[in-house]
Amino acid sequence: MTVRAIRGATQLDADEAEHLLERTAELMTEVLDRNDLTSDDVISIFLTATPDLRSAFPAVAVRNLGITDVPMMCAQEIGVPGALPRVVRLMAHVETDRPRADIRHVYLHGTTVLRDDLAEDR
Ligand SMILES: O=C(O)C(=O)C[C@]1(C(=O)O)C=C[C@@H](O)C=C1
Repeated sequence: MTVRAIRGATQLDADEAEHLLERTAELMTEVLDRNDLTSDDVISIFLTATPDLRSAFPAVAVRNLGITDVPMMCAQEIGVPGALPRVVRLMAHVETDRPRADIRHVYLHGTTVLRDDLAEDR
């Protein structure tokens, strides 16, 4: 097994706690499913929210999925002028046998523009 990093991002329609938790849960689920992972394969998860998102901690959404024994950290993304608003980003470190080229990064709900070289969703 090798440790690999997987990136993901999603955008919200509005800053509401329920919506933030729903979009973050969707993102985490897609990251696991597309990479054939279970929560046992996850080492740690780093989550950020843009400065316009203050309604909830995205880590709560991950714990609500039953991923409770994984260290997480939430932080605020840099408020670069003109950057895409209302974005939750995720970086998970996982154990996997997949080569780096086969790791599937997940950019949902209008965030493919952030890394169109990595993103599959169009
Ligand atoms: O991948 C993203 O979500 C981006 O917005 C791109 C990028 C980058 O330049 O690599 C920029 C800012 C984020 O902190 C993470 C990565």
